[in-house]
Amino acid sequence: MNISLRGLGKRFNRTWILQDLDGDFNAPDLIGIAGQNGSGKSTLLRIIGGQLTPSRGEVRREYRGQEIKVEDCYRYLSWTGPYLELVEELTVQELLHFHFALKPALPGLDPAKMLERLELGFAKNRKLSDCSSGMRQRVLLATALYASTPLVLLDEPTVTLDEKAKAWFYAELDACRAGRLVLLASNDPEDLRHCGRIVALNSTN
Ligand SMILES: Nc1ncnc2c1ncn2[C@@H]1O[C@H](COP(=O)(O)OP(=O)(O)OP(=O)(O)O)[C@@H](O)[C@H]1O
Repeated sequence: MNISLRGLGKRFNRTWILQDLDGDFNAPDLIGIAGQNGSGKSTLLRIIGGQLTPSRGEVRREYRGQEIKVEDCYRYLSWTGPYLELVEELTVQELLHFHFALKPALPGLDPAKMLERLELGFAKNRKLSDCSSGMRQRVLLATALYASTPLVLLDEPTVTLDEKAKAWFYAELDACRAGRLVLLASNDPEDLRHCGRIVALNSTN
């Protein structure tokens, strides 16, 4: 997976959030997107993921030499972010079955094995509405990390995780990122230390 940004800009109403952004992100890599609150980290991930259109410039996505059209992006990427919601009425186990019925999992992984890797076997029959925020975040991370996609977008992946859960996440990230392009947006220095390269966004407002 290769992503290239050329002269990328995004404004909401009259306010420019991102301006004149150029960059090339090529798999395999784990790239941190850093910047203070409001600098546009989530906005950039949403543009790369095809959820938002740039106001200026272009984003090009290529996989195995073929350009990916924006409407086909969803097939190639998995992501997690604070704005994504889980179906709270489902149990942990049901959510994993539902998600991975729609999206292929990494080779050798099925929902039963995922529950083990998530260390959430004890809560498999618990509704997500009854799980703690850290448990829900781990399930969300699983839906991104364990999906067989060449692009992974992780927005604030450790925001509700305690130290033990963070260590779990970094280990799973290492185990699941071979060959993939992972973009990780965060303000947490510990998250960014795990990244091979950091792209720092400047606040434009
Ligand atoms: N749909 C929208 N309409 C208007 N303004 C928006 C919209 N989405 C985002 N913004 C604004 O764009 C700016 C960048 O937001 P964004 O969420 O990308 O920042 P961020 O770097 O991810 O911030 P944080 O670290 O707080 O998560 C903010 O000022 C935000 O209020």
